[in-house]
Order: sequence, then C-alpha cells, then structure tokens
Amino acid sequence: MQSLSALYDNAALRELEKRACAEPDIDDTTLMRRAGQAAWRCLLEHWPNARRIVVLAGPGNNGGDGWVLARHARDSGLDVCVVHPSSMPPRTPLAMRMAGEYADAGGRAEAFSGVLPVAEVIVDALFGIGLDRAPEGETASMIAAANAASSPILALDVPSGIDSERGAVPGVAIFAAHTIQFIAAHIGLATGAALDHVGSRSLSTLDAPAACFDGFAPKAEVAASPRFPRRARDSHKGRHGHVLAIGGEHGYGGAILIAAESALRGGAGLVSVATRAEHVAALLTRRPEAMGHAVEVAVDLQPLLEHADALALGPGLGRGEWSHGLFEAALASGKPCVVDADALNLLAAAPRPLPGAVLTPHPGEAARLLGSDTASVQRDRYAAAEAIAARYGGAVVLKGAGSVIAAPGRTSRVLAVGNPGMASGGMGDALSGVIASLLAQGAAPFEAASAGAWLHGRAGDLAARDGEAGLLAGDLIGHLRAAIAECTA
Ligand SMILES: NC(=O)C1=CN([C@@H]2O[C@H](COP(=O)(O)OP(=O)(O)OC[C@H]3O[C@@H](n4cnc5c(N)ncnc54)[C@H](O)[C@@H]3O)[C@@H](O)[C@H]2O)[C@@H](O)CC1
Ligand SMILES: Nc1ncnc2c1ncn2[C@@H]1O[C@H](COP(=O)(O)OP(=O)(O)O)[C@@H](O)[C@H]1O
Ligand SMILES: [K+]
Repeated sequence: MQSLSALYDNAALRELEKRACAEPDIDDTTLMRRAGQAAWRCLLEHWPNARRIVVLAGPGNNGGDGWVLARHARDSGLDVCVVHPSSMPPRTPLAMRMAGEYADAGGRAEAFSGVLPVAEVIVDALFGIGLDRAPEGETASMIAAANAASSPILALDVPSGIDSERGAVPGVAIFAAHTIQFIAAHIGLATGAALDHVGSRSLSTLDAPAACFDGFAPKAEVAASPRFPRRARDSHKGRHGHVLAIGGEHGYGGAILIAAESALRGGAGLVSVATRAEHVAALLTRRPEAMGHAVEVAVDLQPLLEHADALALGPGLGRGEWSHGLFEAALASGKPCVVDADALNLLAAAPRPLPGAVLTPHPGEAARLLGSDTASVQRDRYAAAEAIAARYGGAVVLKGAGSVIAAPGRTSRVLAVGNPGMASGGMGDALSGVIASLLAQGAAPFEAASAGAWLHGRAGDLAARDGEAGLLAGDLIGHLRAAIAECTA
C-alpha cells in the first residue's frame, strides 16, 4: 500500500505510470481521467461550499488533469473558468483531448489577460513533474496572480514552480493550501524551500495496481518515529553508554554545554566534557550531572577517550592549534563519533574516510565538505547529503527544514518533524548531543543519525507548542525526555 512516506523521483514516477498503463484495462487516458476525478473529490472534501472555481491549465499533462477536474466541477453545477497562458494552449495529445471534451460540454475557458476571475478556490494545473525551468513571463504572472488572490489554492500533483525531484524553488511558485500527488509521493516535496509551498498533502495512487511497485524501491523515505525498548528494571548507568563531548574553545563554552546537556537528556548513562578550563565551573553549575574536564593539550584527552563509548566532537571547538590537536586525537581513537560544527570545517580541510561517524552539517558546512556553495547544496539536498556520505563514508544529517539523513548503501530518509522555531543558535549542538547519546547506547551510525534527528525535531515541535519565535535549544532539550518516552515500548 503506497503512502506519503515512500518518496519517488520523476524517472520512477514515469516508469510507474508506464507499468500501470501496461495493465490490460488501464491506459494513459484512464490515468488522467482518474487523476482529474481524484482531484475533484479532493476539492469537494476540502472546500465543500465552493461555488466558483478557476483552473489554471498549463500546456502539458498537468494541465490535462486540470481540464478533467474542470469538467467534473462544471457537471456538478459549479461556476468554472479554465485560464490558460495565451501563448501556451494544450500541447500534449492527452491535454488537447481533455480540453476538447471540456469545450464540447460547453465549458468556459479563456487565455490569461493579466487578471484572474474571482473564485473561491483556485486549482493549479500549470506544471507538474514536467517543469524544466523557472516559470517566466506569462506563467510567472499567472502564479503571482494566484498567490496574490485571497482564495486557497489546490495544487495538482506539484505546486507549479517547484522542482519536484529536489525540493528547490528556482523562481516563483504556487503557495498551495493543499497538494494532491498522483501515483506516488514526490521526493522533492519533502525538503527545503518546497516545504513552504505544498500546504497539506494527500496522495491518490490512481488505483495503479500494487504489482507496479514490485521491486521498485523508493528513492527516499520519510523518517519514522524510532522505537526504543523499555529499560530493564535492574538497569544501571553503565548500560546506557558514556558520551564524551569535546569542544568549547575560549569564548565558545555554551555550545559544548548544550551538547552535553542534550546527551544527558538523550538517555546516556554518563556524560563527560573535555573543554577549556574556564568552562568547567559553568558546566557544573548548570548541569552537575555531567563530568567536566579541563583539557589544555591533546594528550590530556587520552584517558577520557578510553572511557568513552561515543564522542560528540566539534561544538565550539574552534579551528586553532588546540582544536586541531583534540580533533586528531579524537578521530584517532576510532570511537563512534558525531562530527559537527568546527570539526566539520577541520574535516573539510583534511578529508578522510570516517565510516563509523555521523556528520551533521548545516548547508554551509555541507558546501565546505563538498567544495561547493550553499546555494548548490540547497538546490538538491538529497544529492548533497548522499555525496557527503559517499565521500566521507559515514552517516550524514544535512540539517535545515526537511533534514536529510544519508549513508552509503542506505535509502535516504527525510524528516517530517521540526519547525522554523529551531532556527536559533545552539540547536545544532543539541542535535550532536542526542545523536552521540544514541551512539553511546549502541545504535549504529545511520540509525543513531535518523533516530537522533527525529527525536530532536519532535522535541522541537513539543517545545514550539508555546510558540516558535524565541524557542531556545534549552527549551528543546527540556522536551527530549517526553519525545523519547513517546517512542518507548
Ligand atoms: N506520471 C504519471 O503517472 C501521471 C501524470 N499525470 C500528470 O502529468 C503531469 C506530467 O505531465 P507532463 O510530462 O506533460 O509535464 P507538465 O504538465 O508538468 O509540463 C510539461 C510542459 O510544460 C513545459 N514547461 C516546463 N517548464 C516550463 C516553464 N517553466 N515554462 C514554460 N513551459 C514549461 C514543458 O516544455 C512541457 O510542454 C504530472 O505532473 C501529472 O499531473 C496524470 O495525468 C496521471 C498520471
Ligand atoms: N526551519 C527549520 N525547520 C526544521 N528544522 C530546523 C529549521 N531550522 C533549523 N532547524 C534545525 O535546527 C538545527 C540547527 O542546527 P545549526 O544550523 O547547526 O544551528 P547551530 O549552529 O546554531 O547550533 C538543525 O537540526 C536544523 O535541522
Ligand atoms: K500543478
């Protein structure tokens, strides 16, 4: 059974369409009719009282779906107007046929004149998975006019202007209230800039037979909530792992303190911190449960490394001599390790394979790891996360809205939890702590990355119930325990 959690790219969607059309009683016309009808039902479900609708119809098959919907709406007695770009009448045979049927039934259609007719719902059928460049000229104006109208927009398959494979928004794009996707969920609607455009989401498989999906793995999956076993009654701290958090150069004590506190709230049995001497008192005042160690030279780190099950390396680490020494000593230990913040910058400067590590770059750090730029990373977040995993060998969490989790040989995952309240300093340090905590408790890198990122996002959502703006990493950490409890059998 297909769900919104299994995500496919455009090649897969087109192949699935082909397989469906190979079935005896299905062809491309049937699929388009089903798409238009499913979209019409979706409109009725969301806006049962709408009497006037405008359908924006593009030149391709996405437009075709729109013409079918328009016909259903008209047959049901609604006041319908289809608006198409004056320079782009229906171009594909299917779209031409559906436009013809609508016209034959007496449906109203007009070329875009600069203003859209008034409507209670606007249906966006301009472009779907066939978008091949940023909308410009007339289509850009139609999108802008639809967004400027006060009516909600129902997007068919993809909000027009969104790159349905990558989540990027190359120019203007529809801001939909709801998007109904056809056949299977699109990978690009789950991450990055696209998230602001899709609204709520649904999926109509168009009754494509389940056999079409046989042997067809999704390109990515929405990360599911992790499951944790209940603790044994006779458990003790030695069974829940020992995290060593390493960082906190002069002037950057807060980051390592947040990572340590988050590791404790992530369930680690013990948390030690290796940092500059001046941060130890602050750490112990704030979190006496942590063990603070002043480390002035790398050799001081050795005994701490020996006792650690996993490392959180990088929060506030800096990039100087002290930082380099600790970075090299920590990696040389071969312990499971979260590599974050300045440790990622040091790694970018001296790349090496780190198969047992979890790398947690934000898009800027990801760009440095790849030798590219932030805009390129954001243009294709899946490709960037997968390229970092391939280059460095470990698991990767590419942070930001719709965080992408990747590892060599694994199907990538994308987070559906988290919120923009988390765009504040220290949130990444909290993520490092919780992932290190799971590594210390025995999780493998990809699972620790995925479960840790999920818990962090969920705790952020629980914290955001009191509002997004002003949400602090410390507030999120306060909800980690509840997030873990929700996931515990
Ligand atoms: N794949 C499937 O399984 C199904 C697809 N259907 C619909 O078909 C759609 C795909 O149809 P198409 O492949 O015809 O693609 P689209 O309808 O998304 O658009 C393609 C057309 O728009 C033009 N175009 C693309 N970007 C443009 C831009 N920025 N400015 C101006 N013109 C631009 C292309 O040159 C092409 O003519 C899907 O999104 C979906 O709505 C459904 O009918 C049923 C099943
Ligand atoms: N708009 C957002 N939606 C969801 N999660 C977000 C958003 N903004 C930030 N986050 C999350 O918050 C954390 C921020 O990390 P980072 O950018 O490293 O912050 P810092 O360096 O200040 O600690 C990441 O886990 C990121 O995914
Ligand atoms: K569309």
